[in-house]
Amino acid sequence: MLDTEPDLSKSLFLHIDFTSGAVAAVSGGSDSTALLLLLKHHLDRSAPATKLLAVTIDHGLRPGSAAEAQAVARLCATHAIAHRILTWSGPKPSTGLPAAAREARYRLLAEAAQAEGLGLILTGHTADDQAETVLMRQVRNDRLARKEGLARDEARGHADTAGRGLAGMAPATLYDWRSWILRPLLGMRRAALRDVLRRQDVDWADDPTNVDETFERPRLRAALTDRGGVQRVDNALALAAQEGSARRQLGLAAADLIRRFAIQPAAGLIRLDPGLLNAGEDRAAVYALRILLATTGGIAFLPDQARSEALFARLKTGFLCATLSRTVVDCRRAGIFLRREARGLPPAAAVTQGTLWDGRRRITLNNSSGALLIAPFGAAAKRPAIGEGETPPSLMRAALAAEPALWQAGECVGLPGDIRAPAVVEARPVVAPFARFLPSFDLAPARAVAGLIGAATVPPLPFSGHSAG
Ligand SMILES: Nc1ncnc2c1ncn2[C@@H]1O[C@H](COP(=O)(O)OP(=O)(O)OP(=O)(O)O)[C@@H](O)[C@H]1O
Repeated sequence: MLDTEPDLSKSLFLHIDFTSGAVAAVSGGSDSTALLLLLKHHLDRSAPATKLLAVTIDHGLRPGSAAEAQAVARLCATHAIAHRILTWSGPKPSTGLPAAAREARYRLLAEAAQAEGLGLILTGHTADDQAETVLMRQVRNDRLARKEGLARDEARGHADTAGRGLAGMAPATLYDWRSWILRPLLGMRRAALRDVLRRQDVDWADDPTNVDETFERPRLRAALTDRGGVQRVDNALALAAQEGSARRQLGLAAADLIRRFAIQPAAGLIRLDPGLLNAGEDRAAVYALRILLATTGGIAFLPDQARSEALFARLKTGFLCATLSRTVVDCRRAGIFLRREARGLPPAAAVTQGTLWDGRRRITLNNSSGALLIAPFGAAAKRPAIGEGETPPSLMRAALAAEPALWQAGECVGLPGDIRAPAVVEARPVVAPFARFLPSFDLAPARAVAGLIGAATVPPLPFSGHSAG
């Protein structure tokens, strides 16, 4: 058993609800090794019946990776912790390898959690990782500001577009709308974790790419070891905390606006009350608009901040019809309507379990689909849809035309969920920008949009005693 500071493991994990067990993501590096041993120590003392599974992903990218995974296996055996090694097989891209490896890693971790019925995934990201992330984003923002002659705040807005905000990593992120990834060590410095391991005579692996200064992160890490490094790290952590809290506040305000001003009068059609334009909360209204645009268009990223602001400003000046994020924004007397544009809809395809149709609908196959195809309702959308209030029928038809429909032998057999359609297929709406990764900062707007479009509800945060993001 790990003989550690009496309260360290308790303070790190006490607020987490481990009722449904946990996967610990352990690379064999110092941080995740410390995470594993501190967690085991905590669970042994407070909830020994908790199911804990350590998972190591062997990306197969370095000659030593298999041996490192075996070393984690041995450590786990010593501490009576269940362990599994999962291998990233299949072709590796020649560009964007780190991002692809990260994507594969989270997919494999989530599959392992799902297969074992474990509700949580814990990673060993530390305060150092957080500071490095924020500083790298700041450098990119500054570069962008110089290139485009923008003020720092404006550049920050641009960076937020790609989810690269200065809030850094969220303490909790919902993966695939089903597994919570928690980062309980975000407040801990790497040096302190290494001290814990050294005191226990526990060794760890040093990934050579972590010191390869041809990469940006190792270069920055090296720069932070000089005299001013401590202060820069502290400043970056303070900035992350401040930005994280600002982002949560913005999300709460956007969620409130969505509840007050948005309705869905027909499938695939959102109506915004023009009161949104004069609610006196432009920043939150633009954020709400960006989330709704990405959701309607089935895009994983929010549209550009500057273009969204320009669109919002134009909406204030009168009627218009514009397209952003694959979404047609139609401002009329009857309201502001959002719908998926007709261009670039997916071609007809066989219905397959679990696929994401057009980035907007999660397909569930309750039975064998026979010879069913899924394709946009398109020209078959002649019958007027039943909507709420005074929604122009032409808009409902246009929205319906971009909705998925089921086809058999060249005939449309209805929309999934429609009484005429075979009951074997469901096509549940998803909140596109958060469908893969939902940082806890954005929990409030994600919940509001899920309620609006009929997406599955967000699983509760696995923290005991409170539900704040
Ligand atoms: N190969 C892997 N297998 C399992 N989990 C991993 C793997 N690589 C990274 N992780 C998880 O993601 C976290 C952050 O990844 P990062 O690449 O910063 O870690 P690392 O430098 O490889 O190792 P460590 O964080 O343990 O020092 C790790 O702490 C760990 O929880």
